Amino acid sequence: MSHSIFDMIFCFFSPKDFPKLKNDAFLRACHGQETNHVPVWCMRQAGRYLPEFREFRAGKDFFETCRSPAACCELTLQPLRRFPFDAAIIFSDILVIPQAMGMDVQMVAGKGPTFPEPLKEPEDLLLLQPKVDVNKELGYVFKAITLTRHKLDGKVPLIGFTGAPWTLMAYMIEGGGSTTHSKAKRWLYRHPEASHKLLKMLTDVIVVYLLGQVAAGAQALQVFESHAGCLGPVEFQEFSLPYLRDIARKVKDQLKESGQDVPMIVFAKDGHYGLEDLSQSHYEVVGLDWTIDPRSARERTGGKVSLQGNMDPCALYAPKERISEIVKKMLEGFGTRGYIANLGHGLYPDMDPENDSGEPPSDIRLGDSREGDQTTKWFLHSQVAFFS
Ligand SMILES: Cc1c2[nH]c(c1CCC(=O)O)Cc1[nH]c(c(CCC(=O)O)c1C)Cc1[nH]c(c(CCC(=O)O)c1C)Cc1[nH]c(c(C)c1CCC(=O)O)C2
Repeated sequence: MSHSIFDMIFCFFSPKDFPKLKNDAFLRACHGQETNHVPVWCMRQAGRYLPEFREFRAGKDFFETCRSPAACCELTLQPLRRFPFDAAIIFSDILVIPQAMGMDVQMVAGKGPTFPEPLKEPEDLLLLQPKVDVNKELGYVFKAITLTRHKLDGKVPLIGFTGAPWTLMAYMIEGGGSTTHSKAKRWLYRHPEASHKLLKMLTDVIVVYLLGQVAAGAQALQVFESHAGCLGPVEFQEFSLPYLRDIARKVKDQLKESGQDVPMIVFAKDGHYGLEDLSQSHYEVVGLDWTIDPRSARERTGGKVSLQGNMDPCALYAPKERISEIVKKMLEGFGTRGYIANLGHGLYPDMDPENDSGEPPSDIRLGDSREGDQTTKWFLHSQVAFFS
């Protein structure tokens, strides 16, 4: 047979004639426009804290799952069947890019992502694909996005994403997770030229990859600089920020030519020293981790961007009343305009979604005297209290 079942599905679910969007609160908040409720989604909302996720993933290889558009679609939709999130994020992984560049990456149970042959010295850059055919290597992600956008039926917008160059570089050199990132940082200090070469190679692939995601149906894009925190301000200025800026500018320039407007979110975890710069780096939204106070984040970004975040995921272990207080404070600090409620990083696998304590109110409107309360309750009951 010359066509796979997914080619056939893709013929049927082509990236056009998408269902009309019914809930645009997330997209409006990205653009700083007024909304009738504070939109919310959670990083890692499709993940192991959901029993249905664990059941679906059982016995399947992680990256095989990523390569199956039907599986990615199912996993993306799972959290939305439980909670009224205002956005979906495509199930995939940031490490599909190093794979597309020719590296072997495996997900090892109990250990996380593992590169059997990480980059060791600058000569190893020659082992990477110099010209990546993104459509060929990552077409499965585009198919997953198109299928999921159709299956979402316009319920909420679909977010596409990528790892940022420095974060991907760090994985490619460390060969997996690390607390110090000392092997990757050694490159920055000892091999700055090779580091820039690698960061540029990654940037080129990322730009094409993000544009492909939009062409396939992604309605917003998040760039994860998850390892910003191990850089100091000087290294961030040199090895992270220029590439983050380049990505946003190049993607936006291309999209403008085709008359498209897709909001972009930059999330540089623990990169508070770069907040002012991040707010002027062509992204509509800056995502924040919990180590930043909402009010000072607003002041430092000067109303130039929308903000997303930033509850400590561990706050979900607190008793319900405490969570309610935390959420309320967070909303007061950020204000309700140009704000997307989220955690400051992903949900952890041991967070319990079963601990449900009631139905969320169906219609939350802001603007009256109880707005803080109502929104708190909504966030609390619909997403947060489940885990307390
Ligand atoms: C650093 C990073 C990775 N992957 C990603 C990042 C950036 C975000 C962040 O900072 O966390 C991005 C990512 N990975 C996944 C998503 C899915 C979408 C969502 O947020 O719902 C997203 C946005 C699925 C996943 N990616 C992964 C899982 C869990 C593994 C599984 O399902 O078996 C999920 C749901 C695996 C993964 N992939 C990665 C790690 C560190 C792990 C965890 C390994 C472990 O704890 O065993 C690399």
